[in-house]
Amino acid sequence: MAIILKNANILTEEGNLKQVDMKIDEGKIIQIAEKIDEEAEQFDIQGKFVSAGFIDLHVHLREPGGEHKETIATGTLAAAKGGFTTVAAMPNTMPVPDSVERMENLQKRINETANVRVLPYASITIGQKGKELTDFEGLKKAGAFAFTDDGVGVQSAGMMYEAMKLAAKNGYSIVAHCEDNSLVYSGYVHDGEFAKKNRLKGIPSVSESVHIARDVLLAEASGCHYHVCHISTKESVRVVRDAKRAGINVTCEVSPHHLLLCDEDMKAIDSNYKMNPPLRSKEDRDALIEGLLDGTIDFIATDHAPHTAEEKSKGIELAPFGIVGLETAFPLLYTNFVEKNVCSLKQLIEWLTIKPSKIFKLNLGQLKEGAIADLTVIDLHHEEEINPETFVSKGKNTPFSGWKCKGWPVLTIAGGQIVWKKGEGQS
Ligand SMILES: NC(=O)N[C@@H](CC(=O)O)C(=O)O
Ligand SMILES: [Zn+2]
Ligand SMILES: [Zn+2]
Repeated sequence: MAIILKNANILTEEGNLKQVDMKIDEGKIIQIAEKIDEEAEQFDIQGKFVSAGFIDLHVHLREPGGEHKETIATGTLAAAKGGFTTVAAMPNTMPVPDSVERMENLQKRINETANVRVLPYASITIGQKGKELTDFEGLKKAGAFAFTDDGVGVQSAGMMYEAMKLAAKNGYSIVAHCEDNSLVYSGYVHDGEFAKKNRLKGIPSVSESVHIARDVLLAEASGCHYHVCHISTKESVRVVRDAKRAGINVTCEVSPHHLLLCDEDMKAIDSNYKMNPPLRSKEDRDALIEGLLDGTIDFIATDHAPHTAEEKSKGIELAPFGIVGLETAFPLLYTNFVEKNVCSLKQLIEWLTIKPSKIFKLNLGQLKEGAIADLTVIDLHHEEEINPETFVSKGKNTPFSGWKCKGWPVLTIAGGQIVWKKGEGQS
């Protein structure tokens, strides 16, 4: 049955807002016009903003094996609540999707329980141990979206080169968590002023940038598409910028927390500020913003990494790395970037929709007639504090508790189905 969204404000090419009606049927956007008056279920959304559904190519859904932290069902409900209609799931699960059988099993779970589209990553190496490549072709046929060992860096340059050559041959993407373990020194916060002041063990910036520098050269030599996860340092931004100038097929993402926080913003030595890579210096954060604005950084991904309260209460040194992000990404970025004129609404929407879609050839992320009806309705005016108690994710681990934000999604439609509506279900 068709749905008509009445009085939706959508972005024009020029980045202005214009009011339209939209007709959705059989999972597609059938019509966008000034007025549509037909017999159908109508939702008057009263001038609220409508965007193509957001795409997050970096989330941890934890299933299988980590269901106490998150499941495919809860993680994708959190996605829907945050306005995301497509998420790519990282393979650092137990077991790792490193064989055709495991990938098929994961696909089955996704088909049975996901609330939004889930694109599963397969691992680059067996068990993410960095020793032996997985069956790329078999995994791709079984539905792997791309290949990554996120959670750990591929330590050996030789192993990464083999992975890239295989990926290049078949047109696959290599997505990399960049971290040289020999440069981490058991750190758990950024190796900078904050670490020094508080006598905490620091993770040097070079642990990330050295891997990126290595990998862009390997990407050049192999000719594969190489994508950098959660870029966090100014040196990393410079390396990617230079590599792009040299014509290397490299792209990268940044997470909201690295754009909005730096190490000195840590109000306390609190493990809700602990993630990998860590919150770096203010100069690093500024370089990330500059890199995003000049196109060095291609898009935004949350790195939604839920952990239990119990795990996170172990103190900064022992607690696991990671924070949740799906339910707060848009309100945080809208309030702190768009409202403060750091970027335009159109730019922010592009970083969350069309940019990731184009790079990974998803054919999603655009509001147009004939497109799959993935969309999110957002209240740009209502202000509310971030309250982890209201999260539908099992993970409540966020450093943004208490931040006042506008830009809350109120209705999310994925493939023409309503997957989230404010006030229905939990919170
Ligand atoms: N980002 C994190 O701090 N943690 C991630 C792992 C990762 O993204 O590398 C996790 O799986 O918890
Ligand atoms: Zn990672
Ligand atoms: Zn991650």
